[in-house]
Amino acid sequence: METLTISGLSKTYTNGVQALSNVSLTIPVGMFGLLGPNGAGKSTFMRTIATLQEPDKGTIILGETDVLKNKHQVRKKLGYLPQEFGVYPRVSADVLLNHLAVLKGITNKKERTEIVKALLYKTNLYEKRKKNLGSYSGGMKQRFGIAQALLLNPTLLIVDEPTAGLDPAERNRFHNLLNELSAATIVILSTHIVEDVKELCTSMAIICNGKVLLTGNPLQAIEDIKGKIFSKVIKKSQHETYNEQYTIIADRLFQGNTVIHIFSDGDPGNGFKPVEADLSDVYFSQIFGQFTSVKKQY
Ligand SMILES: Nc1ncnc2c1ncn2[C@@H]1O[C@H](COP(=O)(O)OP(=O)(O)OP(=O)(O)O)[C@@H](O)[C@H]1O
Repeated sequence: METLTISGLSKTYTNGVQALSNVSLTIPVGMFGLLGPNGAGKSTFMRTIATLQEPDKGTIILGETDVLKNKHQVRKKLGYLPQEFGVYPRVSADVLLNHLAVLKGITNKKERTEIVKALLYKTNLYEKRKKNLGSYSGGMKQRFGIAQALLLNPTLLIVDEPTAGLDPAERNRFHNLLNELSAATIVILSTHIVEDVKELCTSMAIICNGKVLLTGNPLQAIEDIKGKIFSKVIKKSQHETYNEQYTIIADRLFQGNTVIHIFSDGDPGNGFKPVEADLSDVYFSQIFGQFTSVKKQY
């Protein structure tokens, strides 16, 4: 099975923003989660792999193929669902998928009819195939987006924040579909939902300011910070004082008070209690480690 190998990928936009800085990752078949805050460089990374924009430096190898030197060849094995996937509202799923199939070079009518039918079944849209896309729910539109991304039976599928705005049932349905596909496909999933990566992905990367901060198996990453996350309930008014003293990696309101999480190699005392670490603790300890130029005293 093919592996995607990215080495030294860098991109600076003309406005001076460095969106990718020497990114190197090895991505095997299965679900790969890409986590990072707004502006981290996730979309730039995904568009570059999808051959839609050029990096300044670096290589992308899919199996044996140099992606940047063989874009046309790679596009035949690639499916991409961008963050904003627009559909023509007055056209049915059946008609638009057929049309997109022609654009992707599936010109034999019999073959095309079969592929389109199979994909509408796979994405659970067959019953509604004659309905205009304008009448589809957000989740149905996203499943249609996946159907078009699968037209060429890709070995590499790239999906950029696909579940934003979906209700829990649709999100589940969408995840099941991705999970099924990932048995034989490299699926790169960019998301803000840390839990999704823990539940779905066998490998992941956290990126921030265009740099890879951490890569590996999500459960292993949690294991690595086991025993190092401590929690305390404080008053809202105390937040600033604690923030000066500790690196707060997460806070949330609980019945009017604030629960803070901090990262510490040893017991910090001062009423902090050890808590079971989660992937969000991994994520925020990486992100905040990045943002604070000088590590605060734990
Ligand atoms: N075409 C462009 N021209 C100039 N700057 C850009 C362009 N596209 C993105 N950027 C900048 O590059 C950085 C990375 O953007 P990118 O969209 O790749 O991040 P992201 O992680 O996908 O963010 P989000 O989660 O908000 O979608 C940001 O600072 C963004 O403003």
